[in-house]
Amino acid sequence: MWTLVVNCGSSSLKFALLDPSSGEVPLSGLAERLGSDLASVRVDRGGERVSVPLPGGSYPEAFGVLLAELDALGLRSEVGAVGHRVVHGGERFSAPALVTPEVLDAIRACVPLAPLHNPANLAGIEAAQEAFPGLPHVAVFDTAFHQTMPEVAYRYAVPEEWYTQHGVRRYGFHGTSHAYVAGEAARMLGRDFPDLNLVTAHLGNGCSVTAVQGGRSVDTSMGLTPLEGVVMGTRSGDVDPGLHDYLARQAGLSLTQITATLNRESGLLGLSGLTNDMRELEEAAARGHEGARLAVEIFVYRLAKSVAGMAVALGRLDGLVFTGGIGENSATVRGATLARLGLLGFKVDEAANARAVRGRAGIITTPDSVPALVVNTNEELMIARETQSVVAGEL
Ligand SMILES: Nc1ncnc2c1ncn2[C@@H]1O[C@H](COP(=O)(O)OP(=O)(O)O)[C@@H](O)[C@H]1O
Ligand SMILES: CC(=O)OP(=O)(O)O
Ligand SMILES: [Mg+2]
Repeated sequence: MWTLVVNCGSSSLKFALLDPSSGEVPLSGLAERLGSDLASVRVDRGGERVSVPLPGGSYPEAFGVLLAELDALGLRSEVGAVGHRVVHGGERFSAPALVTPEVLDAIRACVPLAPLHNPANLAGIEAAQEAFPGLPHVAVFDTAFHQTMPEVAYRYAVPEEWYTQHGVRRYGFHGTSHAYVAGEAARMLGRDFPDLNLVTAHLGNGCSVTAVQGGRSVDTSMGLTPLEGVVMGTRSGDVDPGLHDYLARQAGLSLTQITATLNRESGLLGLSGLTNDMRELEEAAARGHEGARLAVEIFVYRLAKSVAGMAVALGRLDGLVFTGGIGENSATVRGATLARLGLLGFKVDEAANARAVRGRAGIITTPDSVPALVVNTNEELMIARETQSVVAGEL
């Protein structure tokens, strides 16, 4: 059975048609800049790439393009289920769920916790239900994997009522990716999950670090929202919680402006004044751009501190996994991070590190080191598998 996986962002829609057993992907694509004159859909028909302009296009129109592509492949009637990435599931969801009106209400109730992500996820589900009315739709939550965190890791040191009345606690995100790469790493290390303590670093545009004990998340760097933790492409990660009040008084900024700046104009972009793209930053740093050099250095330093902190949650560290666009491709970031983590027993193998780029997963440390590995994440495959399990009534 083919599963369609949908990941809706604020102005984009990523999709992939997969066979969860074989991993085959005959169709995938990315609709970008939806709602603007520049909207377009890039489609990959199993290797053949085309771009379909869609000026002013919305989610339903992007789904129209997807339906036409499925028809062209003769696969529309072969799609058995649709799996949706949903960023925030609050405390309600520790597993994927079949989308029902009640589940939609629960996702809606989490909108205040993820105002940038959940509304887009909801709009995507509604548009997909219209496009595929006869199919089961399954919501797969970024937060679900982290519901195993103990209270010591998920509570903030704030009054209890903030937790009980307003849900102020740490939830964590990117759970689908952390769960997937931890499983792959266990396989690559030839180890069983029950006795394996891993730290997984998902480094894409959003970045987070997770402590995984016996296949379960026991701590993670993101918190109430996907803004907490390490430095990201455009997000600041941790700042002093006194910053909002200070800037509101000092610069006359509103809470909305400060939050938007911390989400969209900070991180690598804010530090470098150049770009949020790690590849471009590495090139600029090599040319002597001071802002780019500093951005990469701070990114690495804060990442290494986060990994070391996660080791506390585990007690013993059996491996560190790098994944996401940066983790899978940047030997510079990996090498510099491991160099800062010598105290945890990491010794980088320079040649292996340089070789491990997209598609070349593997161990990048010396035989006498605690292993660090590069693992290619595959959130779409994981979402397709979970969707299939829900549909089969296994979950
Ligand atoms: N060869 C590379 N070297 C360094 N960074 C890279 C390389 N390829 C991709 N990246 C970085 O990966 C990041 C995007 O990660 P990705 O996981 O694709 O993002 P998203 O979270 O949007 O899925 C960008 O910062 C990009 O520059
Ligand atoms: C939750 C989150 O940070 O997601 P992304 O990395 O896709 O922005
Ligand atoms: Mg990603």
